[in-house]
Amino acid sequence: MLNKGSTRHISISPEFSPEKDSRSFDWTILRRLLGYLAGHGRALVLMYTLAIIAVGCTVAIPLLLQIGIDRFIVPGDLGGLVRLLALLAALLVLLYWSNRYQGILMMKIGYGLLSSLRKDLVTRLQYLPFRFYDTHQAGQIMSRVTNDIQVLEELLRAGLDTVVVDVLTLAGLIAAMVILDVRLSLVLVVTLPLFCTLVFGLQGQLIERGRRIQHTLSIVNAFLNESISGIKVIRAFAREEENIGNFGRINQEYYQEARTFYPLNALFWQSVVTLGLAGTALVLLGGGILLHREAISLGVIAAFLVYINRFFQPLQKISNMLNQMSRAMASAERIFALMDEPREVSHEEPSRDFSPSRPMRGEVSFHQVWFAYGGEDYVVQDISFTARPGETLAVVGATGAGKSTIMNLLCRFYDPLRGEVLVDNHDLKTLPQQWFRSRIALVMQDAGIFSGSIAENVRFGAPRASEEEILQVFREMGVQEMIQSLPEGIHTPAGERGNNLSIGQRQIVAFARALIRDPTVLILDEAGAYLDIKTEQLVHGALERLRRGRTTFVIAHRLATIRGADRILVMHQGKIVEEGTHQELAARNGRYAWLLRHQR
Ligand SMILES: Nc1ncnc2c1ncn2[C@@H]1O[C@H](COP(=O)(O)OP(=O)(O)OP(=O)(O)O)[C@@H](O)[C@H]1O
Repeated sequence: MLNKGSTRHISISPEFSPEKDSRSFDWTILRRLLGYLAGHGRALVLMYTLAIIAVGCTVAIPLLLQIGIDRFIVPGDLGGLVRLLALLAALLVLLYWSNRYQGILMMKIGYGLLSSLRKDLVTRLQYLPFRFYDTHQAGQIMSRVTNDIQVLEELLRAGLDTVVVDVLTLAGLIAAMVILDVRLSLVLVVTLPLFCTLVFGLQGQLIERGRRIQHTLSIVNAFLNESISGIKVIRAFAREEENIGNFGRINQEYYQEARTFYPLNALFWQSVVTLGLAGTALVLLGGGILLHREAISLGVIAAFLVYINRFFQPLQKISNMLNQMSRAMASAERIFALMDEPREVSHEEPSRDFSPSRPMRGEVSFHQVWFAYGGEDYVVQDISFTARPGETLAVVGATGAGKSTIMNLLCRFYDPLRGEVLVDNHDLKTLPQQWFRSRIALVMQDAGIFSGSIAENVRFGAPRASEEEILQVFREMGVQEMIQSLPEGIHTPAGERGNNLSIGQRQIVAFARALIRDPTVLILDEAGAYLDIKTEQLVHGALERLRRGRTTFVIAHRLATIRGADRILVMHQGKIVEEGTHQELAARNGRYAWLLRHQR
């Protein structure tokens, strides 16, 4: 990006733009999340078939226990007991395998879902307009791709299957208990409403607090991100202590949110466990009384004890999942909010006489262009000029005059608020972005180097370029010796953001990347600012040759570097105040002459 947003890194403060407020539990979010399961149909059917087998086993095993006690143990039929135990063992094996494969399938489906979600999110990030990045912090955006997806992963661990399998298990257990003994089943009449009150009473609070935790965590991340990328400035200005203090405040906020969440969570869990134990005690009490009156068998009581014990397991899992669900809802909502951010508008209907297969001539015109980054605070006003194919146009002016903004509009990083930018007489808005951007190349002051080797960075401009072609570009620039003298030549790793290279070397790589693209329009925004005089002369000599046949825009503060331009546009406070060749402007005693005088 051509703007000077990087200065934001030094102003680290705990003041972060608030994220959009979340809504409570939302079926549309859940439905959208479930939409990601499409394509896993067969695996889902298999998973739920296995789940039904497991539920069948879970419900049948206590029944075998009841039969074993009442029919074989009490009457002393050992042979019958052995046959029953064989059946029990078979059911246990079936239960084990069905649970195991169901779990494997669940993880396969779940991680497939997360992977698609992450991919969609990153895809969307590639196409969001620059205005989005102007108003959102990188750390908070990263938080969506990492933390929020991780919360969804936790939900999967809590059990994607729970919704169906545990609900089925509960239904099976209730049916079995009622069939076995309606009177003992009344224990459920006491415990179930208590349980439901608990779930619905605390859940709302858990949802709200879970959401706040996620939000504060994203703030922690945003802060960390700025602290790491701005570490040099922090050290240079000895702001470590203040930075630590600021982080302390944010961290404390996160801690406070977490502190209120987890006791509530623990209270919820403890209550669930206590209710389970109370249920067991009630079965013992009721069963004991009935047994005393000889109105129930020992086997039925034993089976009931197993059922009531099992009964609270799926209930616990469901409640756990509801807890996870509260945080996951907030995360899914934030993920989808990002996905729903409008894409950078690709293009309006191209005009009829436009054919995508035709080459670009390279004529660029601005016609009464006005632009503001926000509101009506116009940073360029009524800009009009034309660069003819092959012409080199320099844009000069004081800091903040609007030079880079012109380049932003030219690359269509932003659209003008009034007026139009024309390329080969077509409004830029109507040109397919791929067609247009594949024919331009840009070199900025911040070279924009990615981790990977030098060669890989150069190939960013022409993915199919051979090693020889890359070397040839460096040769044409006259810097092949410098590149070859690096530890691994063009295969030297550039490091994250090009940290392994000097700033000048990064710019050389950025030049090579632009030139190998063989662009029709070349944009150099303060591109040689960090080169030493000798290297700058070498690179500029090469550019002089390479500029031929391309429309070139040059922004440079050092006016000596743009003397060879065909025409110079002089900007002042967002307007073009002069236009002409170096000689014409120098003789005019206007703004350019003033700038010249003040650079000497
Ligand atoms: N992304 C942005 N969001 C909001 N305002 C911006 C943004 N980028 C630039 N500006 C503002 O627009 C105005 C023009 O900035 P621009 O970067 O075009 O100036 P410039 O002439 O290129 O300056 P320099 O010589 O310092 O690079 C400045 O006042 C600047 O603060």
